[in-house]
Amino acid sequence: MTINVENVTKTYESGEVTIHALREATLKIPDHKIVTILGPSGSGKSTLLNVIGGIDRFDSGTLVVAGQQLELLKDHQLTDFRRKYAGFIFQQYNLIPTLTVQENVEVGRELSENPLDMKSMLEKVGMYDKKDKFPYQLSGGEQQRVAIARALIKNPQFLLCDEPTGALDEVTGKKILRLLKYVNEEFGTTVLIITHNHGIGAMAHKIIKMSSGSIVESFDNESPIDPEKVTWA
Ligand SMILES: Nc1ncnc2c1ncn2[C@@H]1O[C@H](COP(=O)(O)OP(=O)(O)OP(=O)(O)O)[C@@H](O)[C@H]1O
Repeated sequence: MTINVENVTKTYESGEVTIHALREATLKIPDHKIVTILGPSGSGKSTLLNVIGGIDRFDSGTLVVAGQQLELLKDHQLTDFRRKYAGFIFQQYNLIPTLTVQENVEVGRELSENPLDMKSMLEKVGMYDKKDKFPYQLSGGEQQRVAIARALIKNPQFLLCDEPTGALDEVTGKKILRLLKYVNEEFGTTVLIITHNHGIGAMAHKIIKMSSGSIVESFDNESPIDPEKVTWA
């Protein structure tokens, strides 16, 4: 089991108010799956992704990811865990504007002890021909491809994607979904996708629904469809 979340709770204190971002969230995600996380704004989706990826700490519960029990790790061990196992993709790409495509991907490569080959990674995401361009010279879809290459070049065990197609039109968004599916099949990477687009659930092996910090539904999809056939919402 790659990811085992048990009764994980996380609160934020905001002035006098306590916000329950995660309430005893419990979830098991097997290896090599594509998982979508759906739920209304504020339901705890990003918080869940951030605790799984070791970006955030949580208050109580148990979280085992890639054989590591995250609540037992010291800060530097959590940083090592994140560098070694997790790749992150965000809606807003987060590329460094003053670096070229290849240099942006190099940032990811330097984080790893066993990085994948730069040229073949750029080829796999279809960006080798544009390796010397800067982010402002690229379309949104191309920038997201670079962000995916940056996350993948360190060969992470799982890819955590927070609204990866949220800023993209349907045609470009589906190309990104196709790439995520390819990554899952080619490298065996577990791919978690937060989305507001319910149609994307149909391409996943597992669909999770969150509400008010809890996981309220979790079910397997026996016949995931091709990303091209996803109904775009
Ligand atoms: N750093 C923070 N400080 C205070 N409250 C926070 C912080 N981060 C998240 N929250 C709160 O925790 C709750 C869960 O937020 P989270 O971002 O996980 O939800 P989400 O489902 O990802 O929402 P969205 O779909 O809008 O991105 C929300 O009420 C949010 O306001």
